[in-house]
Amino acid sequence: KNTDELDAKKFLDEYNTTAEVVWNAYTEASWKYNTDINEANKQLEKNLEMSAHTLRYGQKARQYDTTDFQDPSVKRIIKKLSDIERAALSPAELEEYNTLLSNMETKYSVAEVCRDDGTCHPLDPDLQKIMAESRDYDELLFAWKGWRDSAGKVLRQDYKRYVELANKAATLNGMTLNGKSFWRSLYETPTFEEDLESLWKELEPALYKKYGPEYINLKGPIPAHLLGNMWAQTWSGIMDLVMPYPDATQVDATPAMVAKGWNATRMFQESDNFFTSLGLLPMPKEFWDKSMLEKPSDGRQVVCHASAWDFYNRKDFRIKQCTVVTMDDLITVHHEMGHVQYFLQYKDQPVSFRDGANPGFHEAIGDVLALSVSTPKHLQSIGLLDKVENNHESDINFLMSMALDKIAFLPFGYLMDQWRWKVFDGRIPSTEYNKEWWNLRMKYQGLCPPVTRTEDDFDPGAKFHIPANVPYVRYFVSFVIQFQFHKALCDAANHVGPLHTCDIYKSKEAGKLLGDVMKLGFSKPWPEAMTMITGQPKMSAQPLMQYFQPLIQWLEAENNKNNDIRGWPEYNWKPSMPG
Ligand SMILES: CC(=O)N[C@@H](CC(=O)O)C(=O)NC[C@H](CC1(C(=O)N[C@@H](Cc2ccc(O)cc2)C(=O)O)CCCC1)C(=O)O
Ligand SMILES: [Zn+2]
Repeated sequence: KNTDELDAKKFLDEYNTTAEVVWNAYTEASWKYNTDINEANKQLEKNLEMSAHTLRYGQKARQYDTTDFQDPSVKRIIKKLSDIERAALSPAELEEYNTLLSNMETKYSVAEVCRDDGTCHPLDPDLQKIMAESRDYDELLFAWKGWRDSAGKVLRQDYKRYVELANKAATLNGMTLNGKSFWRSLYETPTFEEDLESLWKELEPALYKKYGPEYINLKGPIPAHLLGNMWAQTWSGIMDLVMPYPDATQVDATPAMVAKGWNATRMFQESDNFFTSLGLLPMPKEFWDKSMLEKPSDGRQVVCHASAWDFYNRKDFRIKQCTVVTMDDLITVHHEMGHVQYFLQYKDQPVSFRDGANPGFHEAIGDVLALSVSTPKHLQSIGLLDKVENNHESDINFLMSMALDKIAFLPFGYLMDQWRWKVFDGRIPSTEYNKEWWNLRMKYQGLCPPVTRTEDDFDPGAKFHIPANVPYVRYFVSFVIQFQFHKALCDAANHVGPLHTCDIYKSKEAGKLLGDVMKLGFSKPWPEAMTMITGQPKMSAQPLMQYFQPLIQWLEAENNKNNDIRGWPEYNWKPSMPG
């Protein structure tokens, strides 16, 4: 083994320079395909070039014994390079692997649901709009079942083959995909599970009122198509059904956004303004010139699933988003802008360190700012809410709308990779993909399918991250740590009062805390980054609990008043099936 540290540094300089070129070429090709889906733009060879580069430098990295090296960064990069992931496959298998992934993402992105009269609906914006706005049980079922027939079912065989190849690459790497669950390390908060359930208990009577006993069993699971979202991953779409105090302050800024003629660019400028108000970096001209902020109207097929792109040349950063003018999308705008802010802050790090301290950090940045933007006070200050009251009822309404996104998401954020880890390590054979999916959906979210599911279906495939092979537990982590960051930044901003009323707008102190951590990228272990922001190294759900405390108290009082059962003991109950 080579123990020459100077030689290793030279090797890493060469790696870094070549990686910037190869990754930039791959990213440009991938962008071209994602913003204009057609055979000519597939350019899978750029993918192969990147894998070949990873393989060549990964094998060289493995020749070093870094035990006695002095520079911790050299050790850290050599270690990271040595895991060569999919590049361990044979050229033929690698070709098949990349083709499978490309085909799955394409099938998902072009899928549509057609009515008897021949009109067809894509997921974005049509089916998402139906799922969020319709209150017609059968119309919701049309969109829900139609999407799983058009986007999930058709991916089952591809996914089965993909799993075989992914497993082969993992064993070649001498790795086993660890099923170590993250939930337990966070789950030590005493009242956490009860509070999830008391949120659910609040929802079910409202759904019962709306959809009636034929479809809602107060002691049983909720049909999965009634929660205001195609995957029931966030539930703010049905806020109108569960609003605790309808006469108090409204929380939805969408009507004002539409009335004031906001468009996608305006939404991104608003977000850019918030970031710079904290002393963080503005979007470069390149961003405004080259991003795709709206779904093209020239007939091009695009991957509408929002995403933020680093072109690894320290200059070019873009967002691709089929933005619609809604409050929900204003939040997504901040989420994506959080990724680009991270790209900008660490752009002068070596390529191996141009990543989040951990993937959850990358997902949390934008959402932290969105916690301030979402406050009725901030929305009023940017002209998106007129009447804002500071009273208990308005607080509860606001916290309910936030909980429908942030609390309801946690079990979904957790179960996604529970399913995937079990598929990868063989605990879920392909003959049980769908059965196990619904077991987890029932166990963690208290959901049941509105129509019978079989192993001809492949419902996990109807969720972008499965065919796109994007890990998911990062979002679960983000939804917890973003409240730790919010609490720390609010303290830095000298906020006084309950955590949920905090708005860090214009606080340079808050911005510095965040900016200093983002500059580190992946160069330090994430507990160090966590300590820089919160003063301690651990992840904790305590700030999340503190944020929602007033709602938790209100829900518990409500449930006791209605002496409701927590949970869904009648888990075998099924809604009546149409037809
Ligand atoms: C080149 C590339 O791929 N770049 C990465 C970023 C990077 O790795 O640097 C990237 O852009 N990934 C796309 C992905 C998009 C979104 C997403 O998929 N969100 C999850 C979970 C969730 C749900 C609610 C919520 O409020 C926040 C998150 C879902 O919708 O299920 C869709 C809208 C929001 C974020 C993203 O931005 O994370
Ligand atoms: Zn993200």
